[in-house]
Amino acid sequence: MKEIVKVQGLQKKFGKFKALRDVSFTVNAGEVIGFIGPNGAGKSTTIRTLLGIINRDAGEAKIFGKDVWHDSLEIHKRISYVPGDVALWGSLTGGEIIDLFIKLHGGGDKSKRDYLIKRFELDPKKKAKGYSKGNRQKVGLIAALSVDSDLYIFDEPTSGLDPLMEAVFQEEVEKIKRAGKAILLSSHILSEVERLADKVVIIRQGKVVETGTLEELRHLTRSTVTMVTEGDVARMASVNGVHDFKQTGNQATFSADNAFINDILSEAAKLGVKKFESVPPTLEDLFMRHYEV
Ligand SMILES: Nc1ncnc2c1ncn2[C@@H]1O[C@H](COP(=O)(O)OP(=O)(O)OP(=O)(O)O)[C@@H](O)[C@H]1O
Repeated sequence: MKEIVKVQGLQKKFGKFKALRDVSFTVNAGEVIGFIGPNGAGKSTTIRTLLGIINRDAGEAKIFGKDVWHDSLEIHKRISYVPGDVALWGSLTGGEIIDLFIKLHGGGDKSKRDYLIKRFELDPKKKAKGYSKGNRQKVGLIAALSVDSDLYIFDEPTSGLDPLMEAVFQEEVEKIKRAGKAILLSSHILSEVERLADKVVIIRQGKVVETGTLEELRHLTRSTVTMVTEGDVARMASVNGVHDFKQTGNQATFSADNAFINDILSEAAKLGVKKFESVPPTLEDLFMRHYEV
């Protein structure tokens, strides 16, 4: 797969404060990377470094094989970026601003622009100073999606959008992904990341603490099992890999280590299983697990 973004051992200090201590990940063509972490973890600092807005203190950061700081002008011709709070020129209309953004990028597809204005239900004739937060986001998204870029960087792109518009955004991202584009998506809306991302990069205190597909990350975590048996279900409590065991009558609920699922199933079979349900962790569960420790 073609490597579009490569970040290796990125570090950045603001005065004495280390905002980025060790950030490494890659984004390939046709791939959506979900970049998640709590407030202040370093997501926007990483993105601002990639955009060449700030320079790093150490590490490597490349887009299209080029250095993000030295070759930023060249890189920018092929990327679209939408921040979490799109700033607009208040006296221009939304439509004029979209056209300006498209022109600054070197041109875009007018029919795509019109299609997106309809999809996002934006009134392009209104002056930007009259727009709500959600409408300002729409202007940024429409402009970014109207141009043909090879890399799309979204930093909390749907903040302020209602769920219907969030869904429109997700559909449009799926389309650009299918077209082979690379997408870096930083978002607090974990259901959005869960739906779109091929891989997730979890950052905490300036350090990447986990990278992998959702399936890989799920494998590291416990599933929630609910089971009912004919025999005494209490015997499950002492099986390897069973945690947080709770029992009501002959029904038990516990979290199960995936590595021990075989032991758990064979012990359960001895008891005569009447019901067995195993629910894998959601991205939210995985995320909470990283921040509770
Ligand atoms: N220009 C700056 N000067 C000083 N400190 C900064 C600067 N920019 C960011 N920081 C600090 O660096 C840390 C990382 O900030 P960053 O904005 O990258 O976090 P984030 O993960 O994007 O958080 P959020 O989810 O809240 O947007 C924070 O502690 C922030 O206060």
